[in-house]
Amino acid sequence: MSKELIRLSNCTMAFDSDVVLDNINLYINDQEFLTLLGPSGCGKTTTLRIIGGFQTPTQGDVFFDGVRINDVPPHKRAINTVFQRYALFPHLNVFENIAFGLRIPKVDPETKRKVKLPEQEIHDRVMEMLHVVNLNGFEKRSVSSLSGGQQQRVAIARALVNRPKVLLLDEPLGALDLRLRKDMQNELKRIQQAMGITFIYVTHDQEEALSMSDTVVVMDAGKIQQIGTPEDIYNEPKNAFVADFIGESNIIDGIMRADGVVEIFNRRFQCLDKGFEKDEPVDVVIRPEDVDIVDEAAGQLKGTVTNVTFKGMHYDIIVDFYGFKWLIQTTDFCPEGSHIGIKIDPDGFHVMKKSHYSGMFGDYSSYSEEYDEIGDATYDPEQEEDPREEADEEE
Ligand SMILES: Nc1ncnc2c1ncn2[C@@H]1O[C@H](COP(=O)(O)OP(=O)(O)OP(=O)(O)O)[C@@H](O)[C@H]1O
Repeated sequence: MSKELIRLSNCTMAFDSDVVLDNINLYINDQEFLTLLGPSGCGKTTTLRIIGGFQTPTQGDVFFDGVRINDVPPHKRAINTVFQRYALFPHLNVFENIAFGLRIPKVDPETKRKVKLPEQEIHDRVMEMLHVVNLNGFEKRSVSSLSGGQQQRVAIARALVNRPKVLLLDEPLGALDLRLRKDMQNELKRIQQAMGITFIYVTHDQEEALSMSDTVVVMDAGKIQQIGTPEDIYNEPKNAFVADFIGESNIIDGIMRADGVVEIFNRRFQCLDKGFEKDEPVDVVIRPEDVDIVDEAAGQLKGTVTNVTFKGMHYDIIVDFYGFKWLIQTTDFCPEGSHIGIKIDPDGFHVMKKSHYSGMFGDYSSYSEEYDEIGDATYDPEQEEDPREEADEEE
């Protein structure tokens, strides 16, 4: 069974009257790779800074291994941080950059005297770290002669060399080009597994979060919107915000007519969702890859292709249905102006409580304005369970 290492309990962070983290509840297991994902300003870095001890929450508690650590300063927590700007010392070579923290004398808890690590141990630990980050043979190199990816590896080695239990990584790959970023994503995952320590990673890049993490925490406006495995977050988004932020989505106003029957564009479709009120207004999320293009006559819905973009493996096409523009991904070429039909299997519909979320890039829900007047079933993420709790209970 996975063991809880860090817990944020009802944590709020306010700067004057500005609440930037609103009653966050989150736990992180030992050896977990957990990613905080969300748009700029949603509170990811603030959450990380609270865990690292650089900020104290205005309300709430932080626990490490069951012990409250609100008042424990950063250097006394078994937690290190890697920042986007590597902050390496330009006048020191690779070896000395990594060895830097090990050369600082530490207070022996028994004798209360400051002691230095023996030179041989410093050497062995730095060489071990160089091996872990795949920089064997680089020890004498000046850090300014290294590529961005190599410098980031040195920063990671430096943060790991004093064997923290947790590494906090704040957009550590943000300064790297796309190719290097991908390589480093694989490297980070490998290093995390090799070292067997907890990584708490901050990014606004959903692809990065999905490809690296055991658990993804999606945040928006100082609140946690969903916690889950990458597969859960992608396949079962809890609300329109998560669906829109993770991958690409068509978000449509709908009405749940009965268990397994949802209505969009005044037509009823079979879906797998249940547990809604009869005639409840809902957000219906349909992923672009879940739509099949068929002859116009055979389609459940009929529309006109207004834009086609070649994407290598597939085409992105924009289809106009009754004034509502859908993104569809298909390997079939459909020329602009062609009239097509579409089919969606029941598992292609993701029905969720209405959140009145209007999309990151515009208003997705313009079709049926009258639905907004029926009730106000605003999604409340705090009522959601953390799915890892249920998994732990089952074990
Ligand atoms: N010291 C501070 N004083 C006042 N406001 C702050 C302070 N630190 C952060 N904030 C505000 O808190 C909010 C959350 O900031 P935070 O850095 O946590 O967001 P983020 O999700 O990490 O964003 P980004 O991806 O852009 O780094 C922002 O609106 C920010 O302006």
